[in-house]
Amino acid sequence: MEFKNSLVFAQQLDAIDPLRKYRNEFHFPKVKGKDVIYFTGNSLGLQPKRSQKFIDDIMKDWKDLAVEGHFHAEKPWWDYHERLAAPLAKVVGAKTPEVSVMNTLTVNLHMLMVSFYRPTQKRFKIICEEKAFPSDQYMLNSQVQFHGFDPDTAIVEVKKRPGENFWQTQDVLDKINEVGEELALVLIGGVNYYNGQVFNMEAITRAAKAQGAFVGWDLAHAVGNVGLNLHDWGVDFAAWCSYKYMNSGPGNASGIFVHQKYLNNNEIPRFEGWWGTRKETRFLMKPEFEPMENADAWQVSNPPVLSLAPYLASLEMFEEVGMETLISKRKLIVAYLEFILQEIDKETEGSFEIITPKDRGCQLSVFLHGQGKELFNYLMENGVITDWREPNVIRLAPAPFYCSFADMYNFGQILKSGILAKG
Ligand SMILES: Cc1ncc(COP(=O)(O)O)c(C=O)c1O
Ligand SMILES: Nc1c(O)cccc1C(=O)C[C@H](N)C(=O)O
Repeated sequence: MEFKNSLVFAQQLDAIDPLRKYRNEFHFPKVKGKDVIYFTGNSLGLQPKRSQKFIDDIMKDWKDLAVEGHFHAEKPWWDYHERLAAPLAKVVGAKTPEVSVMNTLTVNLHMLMVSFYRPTQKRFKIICEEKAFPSDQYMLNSQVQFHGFDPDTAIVEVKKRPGENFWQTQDVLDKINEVGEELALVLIGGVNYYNGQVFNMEAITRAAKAQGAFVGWDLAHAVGNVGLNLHDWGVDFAAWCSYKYMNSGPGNASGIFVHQKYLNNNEIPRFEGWWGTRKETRFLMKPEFEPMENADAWQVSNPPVLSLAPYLASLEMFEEVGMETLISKRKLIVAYLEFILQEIDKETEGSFEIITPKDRGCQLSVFLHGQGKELFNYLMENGVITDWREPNVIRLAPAPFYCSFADMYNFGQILKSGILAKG
């Protein structure tokens, strides 16, 4: 499609957008009385209006039923989490038993490391991307140290090439083959938080499996954003948060994926708790642990239903719409944003550079030349919510559920006036 730099053209794209009615399903913050242009769905998705009712239902059941709500609420709390597995499995390309929801992301990565990082003197190395999200780095370092290894030798980072802003798939594959029999685990963010790059999860998984290693993916920035096919790719495990593109609310619960081959498998160790034991016998309060036959075996505590409620509300919307429609719009709106940025860059004589490669999801990261935090502040004051990452990057993620093409055009106008005003 040939894009045009005009509001009328953007409005025409909105008029034929199959997701246009969903914009009104979300609460937008306001600046100067107007809905903001929201680019930070990659950090915290907007609140779906329908999530309130899901929370209110639980508050009401708690008020009216108290402890009886565990088994007699309309949506009983004791197995509330099970309602999330089937819709989530579609989002991540899994079989329903492979998915569960519990805890939070970094906690779940630690829990899954218990199962999938079991280093020996010979096979103890972990491959990750350089400058992974800091929480992932802390998690990996502390796991390696916990097992008595030195992070400097056990953690092997794949670097970007000098002068490049992204990782080459070939470099990841070469590193996997180079580490070879010492490789215990590959754990990478499927979509990088900083530059928005989508890793070739299928090829990397295949290469790591060929070396006899486990493969896990941190899907914080991937879930609800890009197409995933975790089961067919043969991924061993994955975890994600739900507060970004999944719009479930701040700090909310995390999802996990454990490949079918590890379900009902006594060789895989876990840290266990009572919500992982079979529900049929759980309340007999027996000392023996009998694992659930699905990924719920990794559940530890009874689920925080007040957190799961808005996640379930959001998943209802993913069910209605489907990933295919979201991905089609995402590709178009990100391409339009890129076009708008390129136009402004020409008009302002090279004020910035997009550092996100073509293998991308919803996010474009823009490196500002000579402009700094003042431009970011100008955007915020004028109703454009982006985020700032050191040293000089703003990240723009037009979430397809609620961002419009007119937003992209209007953002371009504000950006241009900001650059010229600070010029
Ligand atoms: C790639 C990645 N990993 C881990 C985290 C940390 O998640 P949490 O604070 O939910 O554990 C985030 C987001 O904050 C992230 O983007
Ligand atoms: N969860 C966050 C928070 O409570 C405060 C600030 C930022 C966050 C984030 O989620 C950051 C996000 N993972 C990122 O990619 O930057």
